[in-house]
Amino acid sequence: MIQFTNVFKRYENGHEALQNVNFTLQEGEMAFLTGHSGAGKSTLLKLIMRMEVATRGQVMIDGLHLSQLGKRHIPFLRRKIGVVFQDHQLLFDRSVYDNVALPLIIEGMDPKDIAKRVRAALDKVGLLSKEQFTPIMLSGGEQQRVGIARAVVNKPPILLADEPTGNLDPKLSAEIMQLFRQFNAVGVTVLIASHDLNLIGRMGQRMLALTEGSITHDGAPR
Ligand SMILES: Nc1ncnc2c1ncn2[C@@H]1O[C@H](COP(=O)(O)OP(=O)(O)OP(=O)(O)O)[C@@H](O)[C@H]1O
Repeated sequence: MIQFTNVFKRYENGHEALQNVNFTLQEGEMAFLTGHSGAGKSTLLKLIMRMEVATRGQVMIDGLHLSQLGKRHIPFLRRKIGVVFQDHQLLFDRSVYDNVALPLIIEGMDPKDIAKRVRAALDKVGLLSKEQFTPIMLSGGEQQRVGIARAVVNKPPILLADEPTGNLDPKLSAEIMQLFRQFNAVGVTVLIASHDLNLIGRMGQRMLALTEGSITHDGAPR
C-alpha cells in the first residue's frame, strides 16, 4: 500500500532530510514512525501525501508512482489518504458537524449522503451527541476526535497522523490510539508519527525509527 524504495529527500537549502529510506507497509498494516526532532518524520509523511517530492528513489502509494503523478492526479491520491494533525486544524467558528462535513462538501457529494457519512464518522469517534457544538466547547481529546472523524469521513484506505497525541495526557493519548487501532481493524492502513516511545511500546505494533533521515530500526518496539 505504501512503498519507499531508496528514497532521498534534499530540501532546496541543501538539507538532506531523508537518506536511502526503504520500507513497505502492506494494505491493512499499522505502524508507528518515530525519531528525534528533525529526524525526518514529517518529511516522510509529506512525501506520501505528495506535498513534497522525493529527490531520488521511488514512493509508491496504492499502485501510484508518485514521481510520475501529474498535478491533476494529485487530488485523486489525496482522496485515498486521511490525515490527522497534532493541532487538528479545526474551524472554530463552525460546528463539529460542519468541520467533519468539509471534505465531502469539497468533493461535491450530495447533501443527503453527506449527513449519513458525517454521522457515521462521528458515531465511530463517540461524538454523535455533540454534532452541533463548536470545537471551543470540547475538550482537547474531543477536538482530536473531531479531527479523526474528518480524516476518515470519506473512507480513505490510508490514515496518516503526525503527532496526534502531542497535546494530550497519557490517558487521552491511549484512547486516541485505540481509535486508530479500531480503524486499522476494519482494514485501514495506518501510519502514525510520534515520539512518545512509552505509548508506542504499549501499542506493540511495528515501529520504524528514523535517525537523521535514515531508517535505523524496523520491527517490534524497542
Ligand atoms: N521546507 C524545508 N526546507 C528546508 N529544510 C526543511 C524543510 N522542512 C523540513 N526541513 C528540515 O528537514 C529536517 C527534517 O524535518 P522534519 O520536519 O521532517 O522532521 P521531524 O522528524 O518531523 O521533526 P519534529 O519531530 O521536530 O516535527 C529538519 O532538519 C528540518 O529543519
